[in-house]
Amino acid sequence: QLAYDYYKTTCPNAEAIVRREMLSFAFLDATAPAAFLRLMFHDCQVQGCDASILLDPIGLKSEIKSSRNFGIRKLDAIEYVKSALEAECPGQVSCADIIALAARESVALSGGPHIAIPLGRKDSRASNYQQADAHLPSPSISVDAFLHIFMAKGLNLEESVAILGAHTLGAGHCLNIIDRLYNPKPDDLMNPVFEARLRLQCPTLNPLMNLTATSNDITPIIFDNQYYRDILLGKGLFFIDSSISRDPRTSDIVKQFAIDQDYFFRAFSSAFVKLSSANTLSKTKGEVRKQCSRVN
Ligand code: HEM
Ligand SMILES: [Ca+2]
Ligand SMILES: [Ca+2]
Repeated sequence: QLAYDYYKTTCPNAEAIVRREMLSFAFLDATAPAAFLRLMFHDCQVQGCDASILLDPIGLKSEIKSSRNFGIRKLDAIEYVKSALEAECPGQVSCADIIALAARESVALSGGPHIAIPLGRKDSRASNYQQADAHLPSPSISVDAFLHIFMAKGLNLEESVAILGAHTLGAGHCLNIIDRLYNPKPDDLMNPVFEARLRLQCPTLNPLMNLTATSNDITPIIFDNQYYRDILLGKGLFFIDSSISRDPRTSDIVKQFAIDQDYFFRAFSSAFVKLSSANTLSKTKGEVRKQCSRVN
């Protein structure tokens, strides 16, 4: 039911408007594209790509309150794009499509591939933090469980390794790293210089003492294949990043992506289309919200 020309008659400028707004957000804050890319994953991973992450019902515990959504940013920016689209074509463009388009533009304007995505997602009428707790992965997830998540959405092995290449952008907080540093799994070997630097930044196991963020790869505002070279050198920020560089099922793909950026971009593009189209709501089950934080 999604279509590449979904807004052709109802809102022909929709994609151009999202592109324009994303460009200005990126100019104001170079870390914004990372936030939009992660937002798409965290929306699609819980109830499907339905903007459930944006709902903030008064008095109820919504998805965004889940601890797994720690560090999610720029929700106000999506609301701003929504108001621009409501002014252009009222009641047409769903918040779920805005999230997907914002992520797509973020990749392109950071130097990554230009990805054509089908549109027509509908917005959910509910969100629930327990769903987020249950479905958003922990940074210490096993390679098995990681592959299971993405293969269940129709990604193949190559595409699953490629989608984690989203960690070429952005940063992570100590909260998500301290376990690796102070309660390491026996097979979690890091580059010693990198590990020493992380310990300086995240000095104790107490998460309240560690508010710093560290970049995911050494080029955190550029969408490139540096992430794969970093993880091969033992400089992956999270346990799962390091794990895919060692697991026999994924390590050869990591090595290929590390030397061939075009190959990474192609696999990432098809992975992105699949992830951002997973479990979308049909016309009768969802709606097009007027305001992204509220049901109509
Ligand atoms: C098993 C899969 C994944 C795990 C365990 C994981 C985990 C994490 C964690 C723990 C953070 C840091 C949050 C913080 O401390 O602020 C993070 C950041 C990020 N993740 Fe993932 N992630 C996964 C997959 C993905 C996917 C599929 C995407 C996008 C397609 C993605 C995009 C990002 C981005 C862009 C950031 C940086 C956000 C920012 O700088 O604001 N991740 N991820
Ligand atoms: Ca969702
Ligand atoms: Ca990068």
